[in-house]
Amino acid sequence: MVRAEKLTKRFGSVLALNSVEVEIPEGLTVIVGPNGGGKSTFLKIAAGAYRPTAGRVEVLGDDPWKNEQIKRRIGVSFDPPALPPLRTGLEWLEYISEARGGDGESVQKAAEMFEAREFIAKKIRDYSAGMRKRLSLAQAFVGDPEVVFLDEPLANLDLNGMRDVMEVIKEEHKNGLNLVVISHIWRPFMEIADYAVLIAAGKVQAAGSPEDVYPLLEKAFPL
Ligand SMILES: Nc1ncnc2c1ncn2[C@@H]1O[C@H](COP(=O)(O)OP(=O)(O)OP(=O)(O)O)[C@@H](O)[C@H]1O
Repeated sequence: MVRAEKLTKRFGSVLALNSVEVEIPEGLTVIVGPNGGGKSTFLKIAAGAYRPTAGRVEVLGDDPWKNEQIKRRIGVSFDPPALPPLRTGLEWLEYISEARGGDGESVQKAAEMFEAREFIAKKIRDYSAGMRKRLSLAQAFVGDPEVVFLDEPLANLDLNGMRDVMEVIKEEHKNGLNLVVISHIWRPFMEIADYAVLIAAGKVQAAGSPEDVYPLLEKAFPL
């Protein structure tokens, strides 16, 4: 579903990804690893938002940077959320939906999934951090994408919010949606994931079934 070959990304002198090789299957994948290891950079390249310095990534069979049709089939929520402050949440979701060929119904459905309907009429600059996270999550699901990338979907949410977002992710996974999730809160995702990837120092350090990767994480992140 996502395949990276010798995927490399430099930011000036920083080598964020160093010849990454990985093949992520269909289903739910959790990506974990220490701060600054390259997880978000990997996700941004896979979502077609960043261009690789070298190597390539394929999502659903083609390069998302070069193929707009592929990019339209990908939903993404960045962390921190990348949202236009002077627009309302509704305007933003409608804009994303239009780009993906979705309709008004899909906007309302996505807003409802993350309990964003009560505030989407307000300008984004007036949102709390949790509201921004909910809108950013709704953005990823608008317009029926075939694969959804979520960077830290539980960040800035209260305990009820975290539980609700976990329920949505479980439900969408059960319905057959492909999801790739980055999370420092990795334990609950390891219980439901089909595949796990550990990225550190710009490399994939381990990839495989959650059972195989779990012991490595227990050692690296004992909390
Ligand atoms: N736009 C950018 N410009 C310059 N350097 C960047 C940029 N984005 C990321 N980096 C650098 O690339 C490296 C990898 O960062 P990245 O955000 O991918 O890590 P991460 O694993 O997602 O970390 P975290 O868990 O802290 O979110 C870091 O050294 C970071 O400073």
